[in-house]
Amino acid sequence: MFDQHAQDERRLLSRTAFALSIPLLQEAKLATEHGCQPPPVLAGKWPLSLDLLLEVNKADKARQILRFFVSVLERAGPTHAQLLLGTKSINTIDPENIEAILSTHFKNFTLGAREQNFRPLLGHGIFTQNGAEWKYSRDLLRPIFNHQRTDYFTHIKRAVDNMLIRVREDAYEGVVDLQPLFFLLTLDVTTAAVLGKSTNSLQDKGGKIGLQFARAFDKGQHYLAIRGRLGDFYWVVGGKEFRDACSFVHEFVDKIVQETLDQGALSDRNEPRTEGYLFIDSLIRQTKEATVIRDQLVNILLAGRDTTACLLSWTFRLLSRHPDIQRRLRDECTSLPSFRDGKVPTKQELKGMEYLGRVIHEVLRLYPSVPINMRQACKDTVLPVGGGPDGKAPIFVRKGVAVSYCVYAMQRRKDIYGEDANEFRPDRWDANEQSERDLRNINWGYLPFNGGPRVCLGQEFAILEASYTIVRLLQAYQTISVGEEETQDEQTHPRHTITLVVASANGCKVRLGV
Ligand code: HEM
Repeated sequence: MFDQHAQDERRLLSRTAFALSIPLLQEAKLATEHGCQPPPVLAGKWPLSLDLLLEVNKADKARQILRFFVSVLERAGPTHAQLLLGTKSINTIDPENIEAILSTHFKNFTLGAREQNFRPLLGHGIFTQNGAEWKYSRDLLRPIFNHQRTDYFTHIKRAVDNMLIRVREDAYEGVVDLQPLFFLLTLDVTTAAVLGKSTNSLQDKGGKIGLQFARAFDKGQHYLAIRGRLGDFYWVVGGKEFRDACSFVHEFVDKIVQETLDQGALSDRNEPRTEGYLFIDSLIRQTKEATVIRDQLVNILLAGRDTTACLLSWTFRLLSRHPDIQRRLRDECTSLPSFRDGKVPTKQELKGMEYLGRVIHEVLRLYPSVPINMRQACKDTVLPVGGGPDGKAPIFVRKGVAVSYCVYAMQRRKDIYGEDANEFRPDRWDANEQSERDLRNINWGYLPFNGGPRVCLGQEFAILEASYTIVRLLQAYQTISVGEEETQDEQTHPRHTITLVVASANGCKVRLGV
């Protein structure tokens, strides 16, 4: 399949198609001033490049969509223009361009079609807003992440205890799929920190309401991802299943909001209700409009749940396939003073675990939870590289053009990370390692948490949650090995599903040894 792609793309990639990028007169001035040259163009053979869209869907069905994107970028160039459904967009994995989009030219870009596309599920929240509205939401959310105000470590510890019980209960002949449990874990932690009331889905084997919520949330996001690939034509995909999923998510959150509002009528809402700062309390102090409160909550639930669950799942997938790395990490976990005293790790201990830090860094390099992202130019602008025959000249981006950046592909570039870029090697992040590649100044070439003004707000929260979970699991089990048979191809190219995040399509089945 991929050889065929290669041949097709070579045919399609024609530098004569530069003509399609000839700037209009007023653009020409800006373009000339900056010495812009057009990037290579990728276009399909069929009208509107519908064949390209079919290829994407075929790769998605084979659960290899990221592999497909990497192959396209390798052949079409790290920055290229793409013609699809009569619309031109830019794809880039050049760190200089990504820095310009997210930071130096931040004001020249918006979220584009994503705003409308995401609205049926996410309403008006941080992931669908720009400008002053976005800034308002970001300021509103920031206090959640101030760990002096929010005691989220307590929520994490409680949920991980519940998860360890579920791991024991769910293991069948020593094998358990950790991935679904990680999704329940992060849902329970985020709901506890944000709503003040955990879904307790890890304990809810019978009731299943947490599970139903998780399924509806997944379904909704799956639709958003498919719609996202269609750019301005996102509205073509929808229907009852999508509407039902969005309604379920909204009703679930509405119920919690209503209960909180009702409790507020009985008590003084100026005082936080339970332990620490609660986002829902702070929201209710600012507005009593249930839809506004719900939208903000759904956005933060989306941010907090799937990203960290995927990080955990890829971590254990990789650790189970790299016993040496696992052994070294377990040694670090079991040498903690708290472990020797029969206690759980402290925040300070987790922060001091150097090898754990390197492992997490490396997992997020190979499997950044948000593997592909997009912005749209709201002004004519110039990106620093990608133009001309050698790809070194600046390129002109006309107002309205969408620019997508694939962090997954960038973080596997051999010219940045070396020939072993596809290998799991945490020591590449060891500052003392003698290596021809010094990754200390990697800057925009490593970007799992995004960068610039819209950098992830939950980075510290996520790392703490992931670190604690990893350490507790490695302390609990002597070995965690591969729990299923797999082909060589599956080992090097694990099947994956993409919603807004990338998860393993086969889950994370491991064999636990005590
Ligand atoms: C491994 C875990 C995580 C990764 C890899 C990650 C990654 C990202 C990325 C790439 C973005 C940028 C999205 C965009 O602008 O299009 C983002 C934004 C954001 N993340 Fe995270 N995230 C993680 C965990 C979390 C957690 C646990 C929370 C909260 C509980 C969180 C809260 C946010 C928020 C609020 C934003 C929006 C920032 C803005 O637009 O101003 N993230 N994250």
